Amino acid sequence: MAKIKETDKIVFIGCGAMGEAILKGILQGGLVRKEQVTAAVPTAKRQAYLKETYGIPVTGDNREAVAGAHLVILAVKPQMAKEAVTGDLVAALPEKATILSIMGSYDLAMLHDLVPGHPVIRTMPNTPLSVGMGMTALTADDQVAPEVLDEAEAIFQSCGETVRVDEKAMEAITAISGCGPGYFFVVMDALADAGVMAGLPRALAIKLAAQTMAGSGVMGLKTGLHPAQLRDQVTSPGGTTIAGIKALENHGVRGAFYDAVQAVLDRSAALKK
Ligand SMILES: NC(=O)c1ccc[n+]([C@@H]2O[C@H](COP(=O)([O-])OP(=O)(O)OC[C@H]3O[C@@H](n4cnc5c(N)ncnc54)[C@H](O)[C@@H]3O)[C@@H](O)[C@H]2O)c1
Ligand code: PRO
Repeated sequence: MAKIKETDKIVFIGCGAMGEAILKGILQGGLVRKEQVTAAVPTAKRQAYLKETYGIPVTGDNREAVAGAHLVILAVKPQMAKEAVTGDLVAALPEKATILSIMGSYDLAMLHDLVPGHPVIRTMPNTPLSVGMGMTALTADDQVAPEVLDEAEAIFQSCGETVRVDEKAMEAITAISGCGPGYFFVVMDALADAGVMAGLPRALAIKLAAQTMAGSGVMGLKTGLHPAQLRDQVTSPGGTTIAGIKALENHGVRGAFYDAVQAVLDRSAALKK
């Protein structure tokens, strides 16, 4: 894993759910010292929380935050980007600062328009970052120095897995791993509800569903087997699992995922207009 120099300063513009998960990962992973990180958030309550919890410098002034920055992480909602990254902020950026965005549906060309003249990295992380099990895709323009891209990847490796991709894959990646936790929590909730219907206490039903999802995911990763082979291992001929799978297929579970991914692609395209 690449190291981040002790003299390098990392700045978060916005530090909500995702920003905090990344912040926690890099501090707990020992990638940076807390003095090297600054977060800029607008509300006094959030500023106090971040300062107390992580001991990092925090400010409500985005321009002040970026002074001396090596890497600026844009972790605001895409709809807030223009409000957070004003012309004044761009003018205050150190000449060599690299911009790293985690904003969904915000491509490299849009980032260049937002922060002209700076190298930009676009990423798509996901919420399991907050428990060290994230999946993050990264893409960068050719102005980004290779060692800075290595550092950016190390940031996300501190809280999960990473993959470097061509930008054209980013919307599909958003639809699979970016939004995927949302789909899986719907599935987890539905399976737990079905358990309650079958007479299980709610807490037990949720635990069974969650651990089964986590275990199945780890099995897929560790064995490297195709999901259909893993499904076959659970599915005794004439047994119970195949009866359950038939019911799911009758309800079009596969088609539902195709539609979900297409809906995200459509929504991403609409948000860019
Ligand atoms: N939540 C996800 O599943 C997920 C996954 C991948 C990428 N993303 C992207 O991550 C980004 C952040 O999402 P989140 O879920 O952490 O949102 P969030 O609302 O939890 O955090 C946004 C943060 O930005 C701050 N903020 C708002 N206006 C600001 C301004 N003008 N200047 C500075 N800070 C400002 C807010 O106070 C908050 O701390 C979004 O762009 C989203 O597309 C989210
Ligand atoms: N969550 C963000 C959204 O819903 C981006 C990917 C995952 O817009």
